[in-house]
Amino acid sequence: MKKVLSIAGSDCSGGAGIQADIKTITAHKMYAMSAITALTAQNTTGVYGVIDTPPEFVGQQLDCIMNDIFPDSVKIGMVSSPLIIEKIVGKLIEYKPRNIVVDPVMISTSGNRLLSEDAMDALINKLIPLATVITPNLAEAECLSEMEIHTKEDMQKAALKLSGFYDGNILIKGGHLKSTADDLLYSNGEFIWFTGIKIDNPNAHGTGCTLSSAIACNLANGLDIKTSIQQAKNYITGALKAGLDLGKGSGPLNHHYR
Ligand SMILES: Nc1ncnc2c1ncn2[C@@H]1O[C@H](COP(=O)(O)OP(=O)(O)OP(=O)(O)O)[C@@H](O)[C@H]1O
Ligand SMILES: Cc1ncc(CO)c(N)n1
Repeated sequence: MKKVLSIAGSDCSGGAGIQADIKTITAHKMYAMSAITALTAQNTTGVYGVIDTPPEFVGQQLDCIMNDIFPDSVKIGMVSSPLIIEKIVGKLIEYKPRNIVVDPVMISTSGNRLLSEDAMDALINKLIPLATVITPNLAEAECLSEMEIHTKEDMQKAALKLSGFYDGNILIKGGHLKSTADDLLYSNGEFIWFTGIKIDNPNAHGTGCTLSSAIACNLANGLDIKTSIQQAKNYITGALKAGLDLGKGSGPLNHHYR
């Protein structure tokens, strides 16, 4: 059984964060573990409260996991403060897990900030350099590349800018493009598009978390980066198409559609 670790925040409503990751990993028939970086009080309508885990305790969770059941891949989501990021970075350098997927979570689907402004530096200069692949959405890619992104050409320009400070695999997600849901991978100087029809479903809470943990599962299985992303894209498309409709706002996906 492959083992996948999610380092992320808890979403009590079960659609995003740690809960989405555990559902995704379980749907891939793998063993899920979690190091919780923050508790959020949120639901399909918004984020109403956040309590960060003390950085020392994030470290303690990682020691317990790494010294006992060593993960085949790691997905990192919400990491809200510089001290939490530094603690995670220290542990990743100490234990050297392979296959690190960094989803640079900054703002929730409902528009709430999940990363403090002063954590940006640590994210860019300390955590991202350790990643096998980073998976920003359009807003996060805009923030990281310091340019506006409206079109697929803009996505390519932004990927090139990001490659100026990060030489791993860059996946810019196009879920928020107007008419398509095409994701762009920039890998070893090559652009690869993962095209998708935009599914008419207002319930898209946790798509980013789900995609990044599906990629982590596929990497754990030994698949290459392109195949890992393509299979994750197929999974998220199915989970959206399944058309679950829960809650009063942007509802969660059906992780169990397969
Ligand atoms: N309406 C849609 N139809 C098809 N695919 C979609 C749709 N919305 C998102 N996706 C896909 O879901 C994945 C996540 O992309 P998205 O851009 O929504 O990430 P995100 O904004 O980080 O997610 P989150 O809403 O969890 O923060 C991508 O593969 C994207 O193409
Ligand atoms: C805990 C958590 N992580 C990530 C996201 C992004 O969707 C969210 N809404 N909540």
